[in-house]
Amino acid sequence: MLPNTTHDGTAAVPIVDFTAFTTDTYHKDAQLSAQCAASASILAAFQSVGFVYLSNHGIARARVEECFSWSKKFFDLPYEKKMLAPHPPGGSHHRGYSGLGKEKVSQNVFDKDAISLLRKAPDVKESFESGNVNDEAQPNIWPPDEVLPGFREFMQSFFNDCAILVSKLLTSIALTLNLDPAYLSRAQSQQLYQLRLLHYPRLPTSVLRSGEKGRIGAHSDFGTLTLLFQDDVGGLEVEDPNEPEKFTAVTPVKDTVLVNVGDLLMRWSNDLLRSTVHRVVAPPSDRPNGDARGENGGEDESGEEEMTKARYSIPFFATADPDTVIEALPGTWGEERPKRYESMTAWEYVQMRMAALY
Ligand SMILES: O=C(O)CCC(=O)C(=O)O
Ligand SMILES: [Fe+2]
Repeated sequence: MLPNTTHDGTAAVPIVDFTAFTTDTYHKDAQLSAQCAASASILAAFQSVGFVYLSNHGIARARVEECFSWSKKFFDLPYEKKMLAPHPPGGSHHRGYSGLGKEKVSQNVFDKDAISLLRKAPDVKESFESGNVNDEAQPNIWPPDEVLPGFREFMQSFFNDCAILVSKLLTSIALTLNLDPAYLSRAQSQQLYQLRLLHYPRLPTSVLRSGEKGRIGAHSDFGTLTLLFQDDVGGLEVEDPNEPEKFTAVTPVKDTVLVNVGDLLMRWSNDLLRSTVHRVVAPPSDRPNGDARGENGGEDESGEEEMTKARYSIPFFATADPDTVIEALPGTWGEERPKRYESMTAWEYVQMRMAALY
């Protein structure tokens, strides 16, 4: 059964126009009813596939493009420069740069050693993470200003653009659940969010197609909502919620942001909203005669190793304030739908998840 899959095998992630939340009109009643209609479509998407594309999301195309261009500038820096903002070891302080571990790879030079290193890497990617300037538990780690002047300021302001969009999305969800419109955004008022720049370098297609390694392994997101800006390379796939391990492509749609539900919101909504497993693999082959599975031994007609384009993406992870009590939201439980989880604070939830990881 594939209710979330279209005839061509791509996941049926609906596109919802978010104008009613991003453009004010004088006709308040009309605006509210447009908001309710958009919210109902978003909720339906979150209940089925767990993902939605938003158009007219309020972050100007130029801002998103500028963020991608900063990301490219950052990842183009020599490895030693990127390592001036190193991600701390361990899994509790998610800030700064995490690399592939070898300059050669980040510069896209492939010799036998580099390829064997890629094969050993869990995911073939590098990342830079930043967060709220007021987050004392996870202070930001920036490269020195002279390394990339303007980078820090831009990332901080883009963080705010994303936080504003998250807040509107929370209002939208609260509206359809018949909660006070500020119910969810109040519970995330500290905005302890995370902005991540991701670069999956260009690499031999055989490394990805062998299935041995991916760009990012199958996972679900931890928090409440994730915004995801992606370039046009493709490769993102979501798992069919009704058929484990069946993945379908989520093709990039220009000028939209992809939004998905994370595990914490799934729990908070008593499983009404779905946090869907997703991953990034080799994009569908753009070759007309398609040796997508590497039937030519991963070489093209000229005998050159086939290469997969670099991918850049920008996820933004939102979560609830640490002291928020996560228990089934009003309206998501009742006699016929009992509470599925014990209540705990968002902080306790994170501790529980971390304990399971280590
Ligand atoms: O690169 C992507 O498109 C996906 C990233 C992702 O799923 C994540 O960072 O959690
Ligand atoms: Fe993810």
